[in-house]
Amino acid sequence: MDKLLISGGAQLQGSVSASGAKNAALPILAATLLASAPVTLTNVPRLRDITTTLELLRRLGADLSRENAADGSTQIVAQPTPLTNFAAPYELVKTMRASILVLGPLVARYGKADVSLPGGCAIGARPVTVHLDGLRALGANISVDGGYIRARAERLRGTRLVMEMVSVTGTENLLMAAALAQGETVIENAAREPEIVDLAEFLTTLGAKISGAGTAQIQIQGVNQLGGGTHRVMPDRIETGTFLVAAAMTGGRVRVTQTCPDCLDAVLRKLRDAGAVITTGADWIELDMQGQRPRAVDIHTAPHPAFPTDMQAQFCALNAIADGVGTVTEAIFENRFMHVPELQRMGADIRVEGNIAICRGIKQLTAAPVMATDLRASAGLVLAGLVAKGETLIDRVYHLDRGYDNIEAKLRGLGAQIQRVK
Ligand SMILES: CC(=O)N[C@H]1[C@@H](OP(=O)(O)OP(=O)(O)OC[C@H]2O[C@@H](n3ccc(=O)[nH]c3=O)[C@H](O)[C@@H]2O)O[C@H](CO)[C@@H](O)[C@@H]1O
Ligand SMILES: C=C(OP(=O)(O)O)C(=O)O
Repeated sequence: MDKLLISGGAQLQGSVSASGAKNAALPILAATLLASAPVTLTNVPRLRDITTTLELLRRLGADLSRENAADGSTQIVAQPTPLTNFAAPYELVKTMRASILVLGPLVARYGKADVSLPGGCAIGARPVTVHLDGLRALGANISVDGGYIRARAERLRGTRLVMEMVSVTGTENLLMAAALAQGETVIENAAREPEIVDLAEFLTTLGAKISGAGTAQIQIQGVNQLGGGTHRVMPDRIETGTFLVAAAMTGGRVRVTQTCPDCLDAVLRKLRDAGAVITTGADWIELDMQGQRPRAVDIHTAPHPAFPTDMQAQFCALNAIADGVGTVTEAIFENRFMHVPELQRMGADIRVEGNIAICRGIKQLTAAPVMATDLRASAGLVLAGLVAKGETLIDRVYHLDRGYDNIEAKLRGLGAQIQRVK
């Protein structure tokens, strides 16, 4: 099993480009199931979750090819082909919850889907009730049996959907389903993440009629058929934020290119509060920490445009070495502090009380063997390793590979001493 070995202490300097966003590429790949003409996706990141999604779509009978592009991303071409299978099996869904995203497209286009219930994961219970309630309201017949969601429908019918809670993949599933429903659907209390806007733009390229994506109310005028087209996946704002925190923690100066400064308002605000000088252009962000130790910041996670839960572990790592006390409140997932005991093994002074982590910054973490438990917890540990005294060995890096495209090479390009070991 791969591990990462990090020798802490280097101040990060230079420029790194953001990869395409995992959380945009996954729903967009699922949405290729809706297309009746060829689709080309560019700027697709090289991630384990992308490989898993391709495997899932191919098992359904989809015809997908993947090519490496010169910029290190991949390009995926989907040729329209009738599906042969409508089941997402447990063995794939358990490795990637986002497999649930095939549910909406399968029901909308083919009228049937058998998708394994994703169940919980390391960060929380993560039910999918709002996905199922929304599809039922669109006319699908849904039952849950033997761990599988069984959905059947004639043509879905548009309706007004009031989502009981703000769910990102829930909104995406319903948006994809409504695109082929008969008549108008209005999704109220929709999630507003930029990845939903990217999905809506992709669906619009295919011929869908959508307005309001990125707001809490999305209107979809269903069409009979969607075509094809080309779409560039948006940049990964969480990967971008992770590199910026790395720069801030090491006192360095890093420019992240090919990214989206407007997607990161809440994160940039906290980095400025931590003492970073931040400048932005149309598609780049530069953070200059001027050799200073960051100041501790208070974080409260909430749906976009507030502070993203997917950046919470990284800010715990920052607060661990910051000047002062920072309070981190995790309000999205009930169990997303798995990085804390690992950071404590590196000497961090963090106390968890319910959903609040109180981080009292210390000047220097000490390297230790640590265990990655989920994707962003792993990122937090990498950041801690970059500033710890000595050599940090991070086990279970496969979590990181789900969502970071070649993180060690990118960090090495900025001067970090990090390598993958077997
Ligand atoms: C592939 C992808 O895009 N994943 C992101 C997506 O996950 P995902 O879409 O799974 O997260 P949701 O937005 O659905 O979850 C938000 C909260 O709502 C709860 N909930 C959700 C649905 C439901 O039916 N019932 C319910 O109680 C969840 O348990 C969680 O506490 O948004 C999360 C929140 O920004 C991010 O951390 C993930 O990186
Ligand atoms: C929690 C995440 O992803 P997923 O929803 O795919 O588990 C994440 O990207 O941090």
